[in-house]
Amino acid sequence: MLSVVRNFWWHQKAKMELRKAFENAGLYIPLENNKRFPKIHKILADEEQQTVTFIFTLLNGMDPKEVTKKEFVFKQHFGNNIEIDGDHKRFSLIVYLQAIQAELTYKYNDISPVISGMKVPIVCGKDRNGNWIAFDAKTEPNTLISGEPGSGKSTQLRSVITTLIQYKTPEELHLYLGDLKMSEFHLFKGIAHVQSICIFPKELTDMLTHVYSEMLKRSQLLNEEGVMHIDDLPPDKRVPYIVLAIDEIVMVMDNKDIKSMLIQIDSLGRALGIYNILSLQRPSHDILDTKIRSLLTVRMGFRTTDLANSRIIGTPGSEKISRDTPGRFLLKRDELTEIQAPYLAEKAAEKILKTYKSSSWKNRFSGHSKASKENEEEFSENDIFNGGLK
Ligand SMILES: Nc1ncnc2c1ncn2[C@@H]1O[C@H](COP(=O)(O)OP(=O)(O)OP(=O)(O)O)[C@@H](O)[C@H]1O
Repeated sequence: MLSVVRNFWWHQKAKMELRKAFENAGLYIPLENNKRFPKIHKILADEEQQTVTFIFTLLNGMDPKEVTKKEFVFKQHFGNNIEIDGDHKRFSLIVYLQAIQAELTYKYNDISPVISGMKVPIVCGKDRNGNWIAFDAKTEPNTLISGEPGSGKSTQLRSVITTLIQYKTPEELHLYLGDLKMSEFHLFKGIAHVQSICIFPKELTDMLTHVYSEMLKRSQLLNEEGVMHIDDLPPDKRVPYIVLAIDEIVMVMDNKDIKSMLIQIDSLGRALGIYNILSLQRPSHDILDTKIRSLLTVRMGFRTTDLANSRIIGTPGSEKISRDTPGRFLLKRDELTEIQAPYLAEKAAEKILKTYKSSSWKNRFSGHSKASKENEEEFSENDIFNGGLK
C-alpha cells in the first residue's frame, strides 16, 4: 500500500515539474483565469535504464519548434541529461538520472569480456548505463567516423585498431591502413598484423588495388568451394579477415579510382571478410554521396559544427556535444546511442603495441612497391574498374 502511495506522489511531483517547465517555456494557451498546458499522457520510470520518460502532446495551434527552441528550459528543470524527441504534436522527454561517464581510460581487460566471441570486434565505448558497447564487423562491415578537428576521431581509431591487434593473431587478421594526415598510424609500424601504412594517395591506390584483387580472389575461392562466407571455407583454405582503415578520406575522395574501389570493396566485402573504417573531418554531400553513405551503415558522429553536418553523418544531435567532452559521440546503428569513447593516449598505445612488433616487418605499398605491379599483372584495369566480379 505504502509503495502505491509513494508512487502516486512521485507521479504528481513529476507532472507538476513538467507543467512548471511548460509554463516557463511559454508552452501554454492563456485562458481568462487559467492556462492550458500540453497534455501529459504518460510518465514512465525505468529503474534498469535509470530514466524517466514523459510523453506529451501539444495543443492544436502550438508551434512544435518552440519545444526544441526551449530545450534549455527543460534542462533548467530536469538537468543537462535530457533528450527531447517528437514531430508536430507528440513528444517524448527522456530524463537520464545517471550522467554519462566523462572520462574513460582504455583498458583492454575491461573490454575483453564484451568482445569475447566476436569475429572482428569494433570497440565503441560506454553508454549512459555504464555498459561497454562494441559490435562485430562481420555483421556490420563498414563504419564512418566523423566529427570536427579535435573531437576524438583519431583517438577512437587508435583504440579500435589496438584492440583488434590484441584480439586477433597476425594470421587471423590483416590490417591495411591509410594515414593521409600523416599523424596517427606511425604507431602501428612494425606490427605483424599490419600489411601496409600508406601516407600518399598513390600508395593508397596501390594498396586498394591489392585489397580489391584479394577480394576478387576470395570471390573465386568461395565459388570454387561452394560456400557463402570465408568462415565456411575448409581449414586448409582459410584466409585472414581484412580491416581497411583510412584516416581522413577527404584528401582522396575526388580521386575516381579510389572512390570506385572503396564503393566496390564496401559493397562486396561482407562475405569475403573485408571490412572498412573511414574517418572524415567535414562531411559534405560531395564527399559522402548517397552511394557510399548507404554502405557505411555504422556511423560514429563526434562533435560537429552544425546540424547540417550531423545530418550528413546520420547522427543529428552531434552538434550539441560540448567541446569539454572530447571522445563523446553518437553511435548510429539501428538506434542512436550516446557513447563515451575510451581514451588511449599515444604513449599508452606504444606500450601495449611494443610486444606485437616484428623485426622482419615490411611496409608493402610504401614508395609504390612492387607488390602493386604484381597485382596489375594479375588483374587488368578493366577487371578492377569495370566490374571484374561479374
Ligand atoms: N576518448 C577520449 N577521452 C578523452 N579525451 C579525448 C578522447 N579522444 C580525444 N581526446 C582528447 O582530444 C584530443 C583530440 O583528439 P583527436 O586527435 O582524436 O581528435 P581528431 O578528431 O582526430 O582531430 P583531428 O581531426 O584534428 O585529427 C586528444 O589529444 C585528447 O586530448
